[in-house]
Amino acid sequence: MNTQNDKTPTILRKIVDRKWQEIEQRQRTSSLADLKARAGDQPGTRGFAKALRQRIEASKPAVIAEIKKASPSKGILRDPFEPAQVAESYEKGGATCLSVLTDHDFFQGHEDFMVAARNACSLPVIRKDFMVSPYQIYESRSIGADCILLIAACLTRGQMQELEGIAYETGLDVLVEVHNSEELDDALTLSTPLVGINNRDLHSFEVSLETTFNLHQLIGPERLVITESGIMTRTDVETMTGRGIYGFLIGESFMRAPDPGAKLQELFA
Ligand SMILES: O=P(O)(O)OC[C@@H](O)[C@@H](O)c1c[nH]c2ccccc12
Repeated sequence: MNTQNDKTPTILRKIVDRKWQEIEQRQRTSSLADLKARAGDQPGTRGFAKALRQRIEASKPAVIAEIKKASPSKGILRDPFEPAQVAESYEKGGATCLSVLTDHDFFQGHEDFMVAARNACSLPVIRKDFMVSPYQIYESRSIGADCILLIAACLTRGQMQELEGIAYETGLDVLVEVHNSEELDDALTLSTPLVGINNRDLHSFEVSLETTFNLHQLIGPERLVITESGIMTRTDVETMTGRGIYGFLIGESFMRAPDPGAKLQELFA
């Protein structure tokens, strides 16, 4: 099976092709059966969606603070890079959840970064990676993730439904990410309450906060909207909350700050 389809943007195509190779390699060391067993042995999750819901429904900003060493569009964001220290700093600064990039080749992430960050705090954590196969869902649960990301731009509606089903079976929450109204149509066929609107265009890497304003209007009150990417200033935050958007996923502006948690406090004070 291959996830490629006409709507897959170029950089995503490269990443997704690489993911399938990675999964094939990993299967030689850990079989699907192994991962399922390990996933089943994990204690309960920390409740990613629940933590966000408590704040968003009270009209309080809920920040998913991201731990990301580098990105394909910006290069290295933080050096030295200490995931555990950053996690502690985020928790002190009032983050609701963490997001940790685990993709090796394009974001210089690692599974170990997620494990280290999660062990250093008590916050729920999303494994930020490009999910294309059930294998990765079991793997995520087996390494202790609380939530996984499904990116509508690289999955068909059917694939998203299948992966969401497996995530739920294993106890994981799901954040579905969209960038336009077609993707949103697909995303809204899922049961998850967590809908992320990515302000970054995955073709051009251009960021426009208008993406959130436009798509937000098409989403019912039963969902929890998270605005993702390009939130840099207090004005950005206030513009969002002024429009009733209380869920945030922020990486770069925190990662470039000497003290990421202090930067979070500054943006949300
Ligand atoms: O660093 P920023 O601009 O604050 O963005 C964070 C997050 O939204 C971004 O890293 C992201 C959103 N969706 C993704 C999918 C894969 C990798 C990364 C992402």
